[in-house]
Amino acid sequence: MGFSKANEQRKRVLTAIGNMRHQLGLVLGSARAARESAEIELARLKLEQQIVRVGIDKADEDADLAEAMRHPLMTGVRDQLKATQAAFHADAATVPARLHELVGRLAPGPAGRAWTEWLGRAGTGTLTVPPLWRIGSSTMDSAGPFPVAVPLLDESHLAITSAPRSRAGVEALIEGLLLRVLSSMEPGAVRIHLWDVGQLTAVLPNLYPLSRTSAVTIYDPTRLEDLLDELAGHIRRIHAQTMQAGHTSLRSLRETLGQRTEPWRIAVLFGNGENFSPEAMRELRRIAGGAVAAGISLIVVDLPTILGGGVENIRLLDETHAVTSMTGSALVVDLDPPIPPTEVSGAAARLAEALITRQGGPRTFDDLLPTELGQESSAVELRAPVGFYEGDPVEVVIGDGTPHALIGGPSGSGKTNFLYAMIGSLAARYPPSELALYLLDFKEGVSFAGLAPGRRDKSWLPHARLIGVNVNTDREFGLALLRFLADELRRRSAAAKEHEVTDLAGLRRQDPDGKWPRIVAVIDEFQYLFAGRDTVTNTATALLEDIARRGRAQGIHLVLASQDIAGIDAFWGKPAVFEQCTLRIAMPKARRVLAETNNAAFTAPKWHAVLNHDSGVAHGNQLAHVPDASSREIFMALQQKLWNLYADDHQRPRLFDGSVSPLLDQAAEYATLSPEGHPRALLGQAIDVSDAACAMELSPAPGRNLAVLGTAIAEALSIMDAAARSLARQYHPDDVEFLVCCLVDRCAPVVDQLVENLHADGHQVVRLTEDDLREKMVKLAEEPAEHSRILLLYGVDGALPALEAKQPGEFKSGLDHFRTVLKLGPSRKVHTLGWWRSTARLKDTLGFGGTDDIGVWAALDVQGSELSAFAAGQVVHWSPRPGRALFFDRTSHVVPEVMIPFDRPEF
Ligand SMILES: Nc1ncnc2c1ncn2[C@@H]1O[C@H](COP(=O)(O)OP(=O)(O)OP(=O)(O)O)[C@@H](O)[C@H]1O
Repeated sequence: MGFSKANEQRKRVLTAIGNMRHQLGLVLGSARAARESAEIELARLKLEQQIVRVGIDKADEDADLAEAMRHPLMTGVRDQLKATQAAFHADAATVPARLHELVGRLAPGPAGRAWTEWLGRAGTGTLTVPPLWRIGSSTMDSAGPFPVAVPLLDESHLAITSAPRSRAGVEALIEGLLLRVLSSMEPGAVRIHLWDVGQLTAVLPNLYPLSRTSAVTIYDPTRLEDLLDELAGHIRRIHAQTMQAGHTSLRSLRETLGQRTEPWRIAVLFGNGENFSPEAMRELRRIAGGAVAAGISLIVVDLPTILGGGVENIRLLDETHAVTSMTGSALVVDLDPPIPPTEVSGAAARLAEALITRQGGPRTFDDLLPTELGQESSAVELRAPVGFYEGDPVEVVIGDGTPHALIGGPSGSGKTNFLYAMIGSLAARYPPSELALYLLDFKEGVSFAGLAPGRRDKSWLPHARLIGVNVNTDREFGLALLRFLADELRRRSAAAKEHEVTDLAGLRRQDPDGKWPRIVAVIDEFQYLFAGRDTVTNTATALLEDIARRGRAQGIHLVLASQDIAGIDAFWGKPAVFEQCTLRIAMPKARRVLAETNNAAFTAPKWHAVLNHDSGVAHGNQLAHVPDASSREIFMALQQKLWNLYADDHQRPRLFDGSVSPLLDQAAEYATLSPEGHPRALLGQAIDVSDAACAMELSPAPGRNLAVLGTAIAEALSIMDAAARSLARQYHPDDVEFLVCCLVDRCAPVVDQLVENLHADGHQVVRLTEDDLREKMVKLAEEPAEHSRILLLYGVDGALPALEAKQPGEFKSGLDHFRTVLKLGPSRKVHTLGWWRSTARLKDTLGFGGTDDIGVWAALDVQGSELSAFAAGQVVHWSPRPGRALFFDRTSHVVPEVMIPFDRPEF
């Protein structure tokens, strides 16, 4: 049923109910109508009232009245009243028929018909509930009996007051109503909560078979607050959810979505004629006020206080008779006869079975997926089921209210599996143009690697833009991701400003052709980002705070996962990040992810997760069983489908694997090098979101020389080799001369190989020995610059003793000439790329002239403290590690960056 149609029908119901009340009131002798027609004359009016009070036909018997009626001014009063009464009666005669029609229509099937017609069958209703539910019948004067029905779900609460010895009648009335509801709506659509202040054993014992299922929950009589807390929690959560989607009630959200996101709930509270404690009463009134809009109806028995939020009253006169607010106080309602207890419990057992069958066994990953892939828009938010609770899907929402998520759980509790379930469910709903994923795992292992093209399976997840694995030692990669996100944030803010909007939804409206997917960055074991007291930690903190605070509006979302939040000291100094993670997901036994007093994670069973969209406060808890999503075949089946659907239009994700050094030949930039512009020597792979190389430009400016520093041979050779080979690609053979000198015997074969390669490419290569060096330096310092010359000096510190020695009679030593080459060479197209095995030897080489002539360096196993002299005196943080170098180019860096020397498989 469409929204407007439902609305219209509701209006009709209310009008009909109003009419019914009005007519009944008049017919039964209320003076209201009479008063209206007799306003002119107070006396006439008063007389009318008196007549009405006594009864028109009995007025004569009252001497005073008879006297008054004979008064000349009062002539016609009684006749007029009689005429009005006749008209009302004529009209009233049609009321029963109209009510039959009304109730037949608005309380269809089990909602209104006799139990013999439906008892024991599970309902089929899904999205809309009948507006009225029959409780009995009544009669008016001469007119025949008519059905009496009350509104309940989505409409109203019920307050029932018992009469002495009418408890059985009350129970039968409620049982009847509940069975009508359960038999109208499909299994699982309605949850019933039962509480009885005095009943220590069973409340509504005939419904007992249902209490083994989620349909009926019975609460401890001494623990009213448990029920009230739970109801308040549901209301808050549902309220937030509906408001978020721009609705004021669960009903309208349901009708717009065409989907039930929450069950209806009925809470039955049996009191004893006294109020509960003042706190409980306050809470109950609050609940009553917000419950109906959250699909929750209260049925309270024998509670003196009047609740708000729309209540119908039923007051029992004895076990089988009642008066109701629907029919007015003067009409007695004959309650429908109780359904025999054995029939009730039999039906309850059958309904329980139907529910269990429907909830079925555990749901699978496939049950999380929509029937059609990629149909959703992320303009407003991201929403996807990640698990099931008693057969119903439980969703994760990433959007305005919950822009970022924090996931915690000890090792093996299923965090990675949860991430797969979430990624899969999202990717199945949103096309890559709506959702871009950046996935980073600091753990050792390959958790996300399967989402990138692999050797066994060439498919990849088209939504993934970046997959980082084995980055546990490369915290800089985490930093690079955060920088990228912060840049994207700025780009989006600027675009939003330009279009005069404030958020992603607005930007997408104003710029429908722009590419503005929501970005979800998943960082598993994110605490590695904060693993040291260093600049990485400080920078990561600042960036994370910025993204956490401003990402919401620009559709950039963080999903931070960690084994143990308690262990992340650094996190507690960052309340901004923590507070912005309003979506909390706690795996079983997770600590600190939820609010301090919220212990739901401790009791969560295996393969479950507690989802909480309220910053971990208990009322937001939603338990979900998460299906296996991480077994390879399971996720791959989805990935294959998505790949077939989207791969043609989307680039493969960049895979950064910290355990694998890339090859120069496979570096994107190497392939595109050509002899144009200033040559750039590629030195290694940048630790960056994009596939970029660290490079130095050989411009004719002072300082354009490279020093590789340290004793790590493999890395040093790699950097020298990459520099030479990449430069070779950028010169025509006649334009350059390579001058190669190797002073480390162990390296000779590698250098030979390089020389051979350069030759093979047609380049001029001159091999120099230690003895040649001095003479060559003299020439280089003096000769005119006809073509470029690249000096490749391996272990150049080894040549220092020889260079330092002055030839007899000569004014300058070889070292002096070398210094001149370093100083003046670059402007004369002579660039030195040298490997020094210690910083001290490099300083000796440069002498007192300062370090300016080495504008670029790559440090290997050298302590940071030794490097500050080469980085304009700044404090350099560097803990040397195998396979990594610290790269600094004075012209382009503020601080040095970590670089991955290319792999050279032959070593
Ligand atoms: N819902 C589930 N159903 C079935 N198996 C699961 C489920 N969740 C996890 N598993 C299995 O349990 C194992 C551990 O799960 P997972 O790797 O997700 O845990 P984790 O919390 O990420 O642990 P760690 O932090 O050590 O990686 C895996 O073999 C996974 O396949």
